[in-house]
Amino acid sequence: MTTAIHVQGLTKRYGDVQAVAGIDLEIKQGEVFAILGPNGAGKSTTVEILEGYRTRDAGEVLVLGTDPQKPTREWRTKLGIVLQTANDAAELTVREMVRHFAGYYPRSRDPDEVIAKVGLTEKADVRVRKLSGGQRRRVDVALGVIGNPQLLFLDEPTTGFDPEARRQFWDLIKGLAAEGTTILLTTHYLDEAEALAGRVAVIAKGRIVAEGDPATLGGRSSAKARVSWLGGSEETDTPTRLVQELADRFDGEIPGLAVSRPTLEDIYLTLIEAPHV
Ligand SMILES: Nc1ncnc2c1ncn2[C@@H]1O[C@H](COP(=O)(O)OP(=O)(O)OP(=O)(O)O)[C@@H](O)[C@H]1O
Repeated sequence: MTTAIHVQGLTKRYGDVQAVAGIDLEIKQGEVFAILGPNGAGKSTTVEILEGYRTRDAGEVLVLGTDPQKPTREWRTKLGIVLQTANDAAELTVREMVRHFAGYYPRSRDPDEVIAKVGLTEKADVRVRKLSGGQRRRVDVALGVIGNPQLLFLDEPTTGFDPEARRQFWDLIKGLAAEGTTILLTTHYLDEAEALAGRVAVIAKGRIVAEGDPATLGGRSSAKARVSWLGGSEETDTPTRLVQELADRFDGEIPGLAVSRPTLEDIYLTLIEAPHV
């Protein structure tokens, strides 16, 4: 597979703050990759360097084969960007706005189809400034994908979404990924990273502290399981054996049985609190 994003030894300092302290990333075309990390970890700085909005101090960066500090017009048309800040409270209607942006791209998608994909068909003729915060965020997403990007950057895309809108958004992203769009996502929602990303990186204080499949990150899949039942709870390496023993003890159904492993959130919290961070 071809490389979509190549980063090696990336650093960025603002005065006394070392925002990015040596990051390496290799993201293939077609991957959905999530960057996780606490406030101030360096996620936005990293992503904005990749998008060409900020300069770096040192390191190699290639995005779709181009150095973002030497952008071309053609390169820009291959990127879709959804920033953290919501769009201006525009006087345009949703449809006018999406059509307007479609005009900037050589291979844009059909505006009405994109409006439908973000769940705004019923609001297509409403002025953007009259939409709720979550609905405006959907307009942001529509504008990010209207150009039919090869690589889509999503910076905390579902902040302010209600649970139903978040699920619809996930379906949209899964659909884009299935069509082959490479997606780089930053999020504070670990369930979102888990639902969407094939790989995640956890950044803390400007460094990557863990990287991999969200299902196995930080030894998650081999961690002890907790078996709980009505009247008891135990951590064990052999949950199947314990469940068998309990079944014998209760002579059948075990009341209130639950078997759980650490969630991605449990692992994430251990990673960012670890002493090496
Ligand atoms: N323009 C700037 N000037 C000075 N310092 C900055 C600037 N932008 C970011 N920083 C600092 O760099 C560090 C990393 O910030 P960054 O915005 O990359 O973090 P983040 O991981 O995206 O955080 P969040 O989750 O809050 O969005 C922080 O300490 C921040 O205060």
